[in-house]
Amino acid sequence: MFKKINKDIEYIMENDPAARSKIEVFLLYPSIHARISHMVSHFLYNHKLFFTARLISQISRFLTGIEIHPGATLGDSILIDHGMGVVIGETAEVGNRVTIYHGTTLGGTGKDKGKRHPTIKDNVIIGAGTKILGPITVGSNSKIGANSAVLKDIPEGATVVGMAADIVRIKGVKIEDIK
Ligand SMILES: CC(=O)SCCNC(=O)CCNC(=O)[C@H](O)C(C)(C)COP(=O)(O)OP(=O)(O)OC[C@H]1O[C@@H](n2cnc3c(N)ncnc32)[C@H](O)[C@@H]1OP(=O)(O)O
Ligand SMILES: N[C@@H](CO)C(=O)O
Repeated sequence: MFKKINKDIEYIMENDPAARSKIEVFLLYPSIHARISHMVSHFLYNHKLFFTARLISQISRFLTGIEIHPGATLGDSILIDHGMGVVIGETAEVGNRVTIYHGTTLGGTGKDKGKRHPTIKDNVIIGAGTKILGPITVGSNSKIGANSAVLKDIPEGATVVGMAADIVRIKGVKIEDIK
């Protein structure tokens, strides 16, 4: 656990211009506190202690504003910057060297069972307010612009922006079939 936290601190020092010292990051960054809680809750989840795992995750959410389901899998060198409003679902998988800004959801669409949350590969930046929904994959070295909504696989090295709210169905009928 200490090695993992140290990797996070080093990644944060490299990637957050606001970070002034390792001790500041350790004591004051909700990213670190949420990660420590998640490591404990994930361990309990893997040992089928689901209620206690969830309890720790909820206390951590209260303290940091970051909700990481105990079942989610997170790699090394993670920065959840500012933290508030981040929600990471049970079957989400996050790789290494990933920056997640506040207001991000790695969520389900409500339509899938089993694996229902996204997989984020390595070296990805996810902008503030982004919603990535469904069991999709965001390829490595991708950047997701702030306030984007992502519902399909993103290839490696892509920049993705936008949250166009189009009407696609009315009463279940496709718009092109109505015209
Ligand atoms: C207190 C704080 O600072 S909290 C921190 C909040 N910051 C964030 O959430 C950072 C998120 N980062 C972004 O949104 C960045 O703009 C990135 C990661 C998308 C930039 O990625 P890059 O690959 O460098 O893209 P680039 O800057 O070249 O922009 C590509 C195009 O997308 C547009 N674009 C960039 N970001 C966005 C966005 N969030 N929404 C809509 N369009 C966008 C650009 O204007 C540009 O348009 P153009 O092709 O017409 O010129
Ligand atoms: N922490 C980042 C975003 O707020 C910075 O200072 O740029």
